[in-house]
Amino acid sequence: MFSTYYKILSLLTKHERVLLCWLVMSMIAVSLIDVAGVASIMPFMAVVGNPDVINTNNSLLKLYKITNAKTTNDFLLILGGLVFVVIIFSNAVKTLVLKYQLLFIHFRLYSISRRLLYSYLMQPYTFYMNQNDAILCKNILQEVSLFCHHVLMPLTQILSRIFVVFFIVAFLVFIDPVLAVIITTTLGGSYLAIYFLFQSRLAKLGDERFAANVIRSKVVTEVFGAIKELKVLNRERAFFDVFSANAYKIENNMATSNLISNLPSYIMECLTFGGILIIVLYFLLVKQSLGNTLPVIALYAFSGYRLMPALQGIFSAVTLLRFNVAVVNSLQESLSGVADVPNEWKTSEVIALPFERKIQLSSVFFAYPSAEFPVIQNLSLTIEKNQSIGLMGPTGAGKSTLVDLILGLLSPEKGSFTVDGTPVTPGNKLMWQRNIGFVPQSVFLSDDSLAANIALGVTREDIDYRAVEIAAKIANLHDFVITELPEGYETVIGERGIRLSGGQRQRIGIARALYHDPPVLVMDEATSALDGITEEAVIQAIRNLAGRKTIITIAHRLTTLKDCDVIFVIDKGRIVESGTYEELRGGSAIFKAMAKSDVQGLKDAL
Ligand SMILES: Nc1ncnc2c1ncn2[C@@H]1O[C@H](COP(=O)(O)OP(=O)(O)OP(=O)(O)O)[C@@H](O)[C@H]1O
Repeated sequence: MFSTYYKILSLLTKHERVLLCWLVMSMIAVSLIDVAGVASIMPFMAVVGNPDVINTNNSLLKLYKITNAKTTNDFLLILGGLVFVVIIFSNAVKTLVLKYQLLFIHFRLYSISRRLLYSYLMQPYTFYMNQNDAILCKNILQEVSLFCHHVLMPLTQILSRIFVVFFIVAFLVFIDPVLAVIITTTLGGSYLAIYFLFQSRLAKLGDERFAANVIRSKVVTEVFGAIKELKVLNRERAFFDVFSANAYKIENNMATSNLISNLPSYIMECLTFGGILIIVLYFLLVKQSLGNTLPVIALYAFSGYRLMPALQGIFSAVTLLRFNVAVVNSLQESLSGVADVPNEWKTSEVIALPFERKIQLSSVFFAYPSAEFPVIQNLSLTIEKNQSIGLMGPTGAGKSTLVDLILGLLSPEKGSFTVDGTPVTPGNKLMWQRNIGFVPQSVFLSDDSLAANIALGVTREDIDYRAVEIAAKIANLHDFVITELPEGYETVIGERGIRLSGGQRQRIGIARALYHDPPVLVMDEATSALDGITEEAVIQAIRNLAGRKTIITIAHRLTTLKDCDVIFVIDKGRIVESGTYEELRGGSAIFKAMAKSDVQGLKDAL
């Protein structure tokens, strides 16, 4: 259990731990001021009830003299005013501390979710291969919120209430040590017993909730991602049922944990007041008189009345924490090693790695973390600057993996990857990537303007509209923008905007890759979704870049590679052949086999 508390604190930065300390101290101060506020009304009521008490009570007499009151009524007025000031002060402090508490919790939500997103963004590319996007989103959006409201908030309550309990117990010890021991052990022991009775059940309920939430988040994301297929296949129901079962489990477990955390308050109330009744009845009926025991009973009732809410608060908070241990563990795993988001996180300042001569891969091996055998095996490849190369080969041959290695997204396990003789390492890969424009098989569109999509990741005010237009012209997109989009480059596309065809999406992808005018252009099946005429127009545009940029193209349609200076044929992670289109057409068996299956490509080629 203590390891959980340690983990919670380790999720906070040093500065945040100091803030937490202040918060707990101010919460303790509030409890004390609260008691003072309530207590301050007692002397006032005493004077109202019996004005003679001024003469018999030393403190009141002193106060009477200090205030210079002429009559009892004057004194009452002053006393009432003082009480009112104390109550205003006590409530003002309470409001301030509440504000501080809310700010602390909500800003932790802000800072931890920010740190978590940062930690995910800083992961190497291989991290995302084994992750489900829905779970990462859920962690950032839901689990951090749970952590702040159902872990951090209860922790502050535990810490502050422990002090309240301590003060009440100390007061009881001062008044009557024996009674203090009896009350503390009875109430504290009962809460501890209930806690130990339920703690493993709570942890189990919490783990189940966490697991069910993972499935629920996945289902929601998947159902909308595959909505077209689901509609055609009429399979919505299966997803709906999985969602329902898990949503039910989440709410059921949360309700049960809530019940467990509130249950003792009723049991303890019965115990405490049942105890008082028994004592009163015992003295009244058996001993025939309450006699001297009345003040003790009153004290017992008063202590129970003050102590019980504090203990109940601690109990509820501890159970909430126990229920959310899985959240703490998951966050700790994701955030371990992430101190804080650096203040100076400027990607634009990365200077491009010099690239004047060649890109070289020598005897490279690469295996995916989950795979037994290497996907790339002893592969060597040299690409001269401004050369245009094509990669082809059967499906699963390792072409995309090879491109990911060239992109610096994956690192070779063995062998070397150099640019002008400089090894590309995790330390300088950002510098290398500054040289690259990449067009993937499937282009992501952000729900934003076309210009913002072409200049993806550039803030609106920094978008270079001239560069946007030049890139769009090369990608054969400009005419479409001018003639068909109502607001030209400002037209919103994507989810809530204009829906584009597959070919139009690909052309946006190409324009995006060219926006920064990079010396290297990498295209992974970038034109595969385009019709023959549009593809030819885009290839023509790319052809115009030939000799001015280094172009690496993966294509299944062989005509796409017709203009490449060299085509490398990849099979089972190795380069099995290379040459120009014409050379391979004459001698390569794989090339011929692929050309046969590519009827259209073959027709175009002949
Ligand atoms: N994240 C991954 N984890 C494990 N194995 C992977 C992963 N990605 C790809 N592979 C495997 O690596 C091999 C090469 O895949 P790759 O995508 O590089 O081939 P490809 O030649 O680009 O195929 P295609 O032409 O179908 O796109 C395949 O057997 C594939 O199953």
